[in-house]
Amino acid sequence: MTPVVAVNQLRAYYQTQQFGVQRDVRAVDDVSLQVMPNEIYGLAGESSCGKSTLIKTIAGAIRPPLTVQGGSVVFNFAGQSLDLYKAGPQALQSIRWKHLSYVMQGSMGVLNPVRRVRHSFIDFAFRHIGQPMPAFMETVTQHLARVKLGPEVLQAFPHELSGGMRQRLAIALATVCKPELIIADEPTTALDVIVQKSVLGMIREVQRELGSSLIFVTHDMAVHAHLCDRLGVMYAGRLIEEGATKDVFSRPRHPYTTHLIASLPRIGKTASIKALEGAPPNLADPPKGCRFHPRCPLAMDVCRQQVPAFAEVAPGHRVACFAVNPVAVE
Ligand SMILES: Nc1ncnc2c1ncn2[C@@H]1O[C@H](COP(=O)(O)OP(=O)(O)OP(=O)(O)O)[C@@H](O)[C@H]1O
Repeated sequence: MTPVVAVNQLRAYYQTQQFGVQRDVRAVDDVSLQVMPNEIYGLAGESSCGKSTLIKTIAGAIRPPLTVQGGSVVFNFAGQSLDLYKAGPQALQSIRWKHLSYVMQGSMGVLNPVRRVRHSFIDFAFRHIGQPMPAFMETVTQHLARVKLGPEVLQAFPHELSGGMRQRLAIALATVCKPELIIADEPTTALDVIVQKSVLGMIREVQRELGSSLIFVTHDMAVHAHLCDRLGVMYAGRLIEEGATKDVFSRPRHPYTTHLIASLPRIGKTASIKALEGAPPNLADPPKGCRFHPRCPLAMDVCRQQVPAFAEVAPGHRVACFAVNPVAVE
């Protein structure tokens, strides 16, 4: 099966100057992954591990000081194959919203604060949907019903709506053109638990109904367990584990993933959660070898010297850890 997006050996660094010295913050460092049609791919990892940078780079939302240093992102939509960095910004413009949409952190970013909501739908979707205005507005109204919003929101200004309504609007905007790929960065983190649950349920329903693929970023492992078909776990700019969500949760192989899962609160759990010692590394000067070794309970000499290959250890389950697989990156 052809993936909807194939990311190959992607490297994206923030190039910053401090006191005249250039520093490269290696936020995405040699990441490869594929997202298949009709699947929800979750991207997990603690704050600052590079999740947002990775999806910005996949969505082509790159602004200085972020620069792509190498690798490729290839989209396969509607019988076409588009190599994002070879094709250039014009090609990206032509697929945005229609084939690829991106829901950023915080819903206000996408809604124009000084214009009524209907203008946002007209600006983003009218030319892609190709219907005359009354029929287009009917399509939008029917789509809003999917995310449990009435047509009156179209006449409102964003500030007149609640956070949960704005978030559902952001999801409606991202899905109204039925794109093959939706990329969402922490779309529910700012919401209270009840609204979060309903928005997550709606994201899943809309995704299943449209048959789109979704890359869903959050540091919240409970959300991943609930929503995602497959899960990629990042640590310090690299993917360190990937597999079907149920396999990763039932048998995590990387000690970092084991820690993330063990940290989840559970009803009836009485043992206290042991914090992981140390802090994530400075990505301007990451440790040699496996980037997790300074915090790893299983660290061996090889972990301090060599980078573990991100290799398949069971069908569809990839891990970068010498305790699981002795192969190093060449
Ligand atoms: N504009 C910037 N300039 C320099 N470094 C940056 C910039 N933006 C992010 N970084 C660094 O890049 C690394 C990855 O950040 P990123 O936001 O991608 O992580 P994240 O996993 O999405 O975290 P969060 O969940 O907190 O958003 C961090 O070390 C961060 O400090």
